Amino acid sequence: MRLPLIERYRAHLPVSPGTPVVSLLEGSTPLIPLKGPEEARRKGVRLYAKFEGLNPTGSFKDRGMTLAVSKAVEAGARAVAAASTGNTAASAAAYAARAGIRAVVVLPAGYVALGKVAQSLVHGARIVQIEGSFDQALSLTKALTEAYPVALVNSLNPYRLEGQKTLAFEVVDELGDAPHYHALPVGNAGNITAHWMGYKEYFALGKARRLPRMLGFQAAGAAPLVLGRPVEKPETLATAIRIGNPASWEGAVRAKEESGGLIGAVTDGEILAAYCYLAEEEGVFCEPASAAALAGVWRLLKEGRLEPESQVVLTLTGHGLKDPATAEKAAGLLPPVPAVLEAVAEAAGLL
Ligand SMILES: Cc1ncc(COP(=O)(O)O)c(/C=C/C(=O)C(=O)O)c1O
Repeated sequence: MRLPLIERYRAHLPVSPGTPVVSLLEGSTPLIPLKGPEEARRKGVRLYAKFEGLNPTGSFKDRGMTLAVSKAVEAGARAVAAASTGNTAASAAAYAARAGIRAVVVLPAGYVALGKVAQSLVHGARIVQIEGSFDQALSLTKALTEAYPVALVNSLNPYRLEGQKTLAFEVVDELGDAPHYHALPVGNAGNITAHWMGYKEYFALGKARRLPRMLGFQAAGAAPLVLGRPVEKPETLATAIRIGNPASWEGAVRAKEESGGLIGAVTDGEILAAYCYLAEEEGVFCEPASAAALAGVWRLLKEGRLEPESQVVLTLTGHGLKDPATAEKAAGLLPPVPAVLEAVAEAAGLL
């Protein structure tokens, strides 16, 4: 029987018996062993995809949102608000609907994948599109929640990180220890901060015998943590991580430094190559930003920078259906053919 995430990890979360549990049965996502590209197989490096696209709203955000919305309801909130590149909005909209409260989401107009907008719309969120960036949307939403009785549910809300740390618990519970490396995409940097929190907590409890090296990857055109300064105009086709000034900057640096890991930049070309590899060779359809995790690991493998025979977990943060436009551009749809066998056989590549 599938448990709500809060019930599965109640002992490790800031909840009491009086906390309402707003849940869509999130978490407990599959850890899929990958065949891995040749560069991994040759070195005995074992890759696993923690596929967060199989959460209720199709991204890892549900882990944080179940806790943030449950705690907001416990505090008497009647509305929640979030700035978002799309997935936080989709998740806030769904969990607010679940809780019977309102959601306001603030989006950078023109830079949110279609599937994510559809989710926020259909769940009845009040969508505010601004003529500006995600970073501007976040500062406006912070101001909104300070001026009006609306709870902020971005990853500045500590309950979001508390919920998202459970991914690390699930990896250790399933593998029996932490992996040698854990790779994930980095945008606002809440997730890498939360992963590291989770691994450190489990290690302190003796549930893991080692800590992983954290490998965070940003898109080359949106890599403030790599440059060491905010990026005024972040640009990448991976719109989920098109963020110039991460709210959890310190958390990301701490995760990198304490774990002996790194935060690197991958190009849009490398992201697309990893995105297509995962779908075509592994059968895993994740959204472009998620593929940055494999793009970065693939680069490290080519450079000989990962230990042979090591275990690497990749957090694939969102489902590919979120962004059908990129799928169509990447794969290319053939034009229609006449409804006759000859034409169909030719188009099917059978002639
Ligand atoms: C698919 C996907 N992959 C990676 C990230 C980066 O995680 P963070 O480094 O914790 O920000 C996001 C983030 C999205 C938002 O920030 C939002 O939805 O507002 C994402 O949707």
